[in-house]
Amino acid sequence: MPWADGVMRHLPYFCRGQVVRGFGRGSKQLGIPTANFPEQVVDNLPADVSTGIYYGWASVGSGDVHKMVVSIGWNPYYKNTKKSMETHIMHTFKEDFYGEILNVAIVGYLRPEKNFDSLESLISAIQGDIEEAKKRLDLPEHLKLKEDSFFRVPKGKIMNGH
Ligand SMILES: Cc1cc2nc3c(=O)[nH]c(=O)nc-3n(C[C@H](O)[C@H](O)[C@H](O)COP(=O)(O)O)c2cc1C
Ligand SMILES: Nc1ncnc2c1ncn2[C@@H]1O[C@H](COP(=O)(O)OP(=O)(O)O)[C@@H](O)[C@H]1O
Ligand SMILES: [Mg+2]
Repeated sequence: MPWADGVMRHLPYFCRGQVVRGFGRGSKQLGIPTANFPEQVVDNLPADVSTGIYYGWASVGSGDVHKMVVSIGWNPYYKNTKKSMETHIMHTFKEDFYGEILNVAIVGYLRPEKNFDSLESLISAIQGDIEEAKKRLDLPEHLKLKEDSFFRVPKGKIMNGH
């Protein structure tokens, strides 16, 4: 598969950025909130990291590291005109964290982005991604990245970029 070379060469891929507002659809329409990165972070992705759905680890500020799924692309179901990178963290947070720094380690690829003929089928695809990601992240090769020094962000220190 030609995409596999391009994608795998860059994994794990580490990045951080401030959480910005998206279209507000994640929580409201899908029941699955996604923390969106600014355009600049999306533009800095290596050119041959293809659009699609990935999984990995994420933390907010200097908080705990949790499992995550991330969608990179144009959300064909919503026909976005700008490429976005959105992370759903498998953790229940007490409140929103807009403006905070999200740290992300992408460790594996799940599937390409797809269009769906109903909101229900988009939601069940995302729920399937979440279950698959949870399983794969329990593999020892992935678990070790949870402890990566990338996530040891000093408390109180604002970090941006790489
Ligand atoms: C794991 C995951 C998989 C996704 N897969 C698709 C997809 O295949 N097609 C699509 O159009 N959008 C997909 N999305 C993106 C959602 O449409 C998007 O998160 C939603 O529109 C929320 O956007 P917002 O942050 O602007 O509110 C996916 C999102 C996640 C978290
Ligand atoms: N588990 C979670 N994963 C991702 N974001 C979360 C989570 N819990 C709360 N949030 C908050 O919800 C926001 C995303 O909700 P969403 O409906 O996708 O709005 P937006 O379109 O502004 O991205 C995030 O920016 C974050 O502040
Ligand atoms: Mg979002």
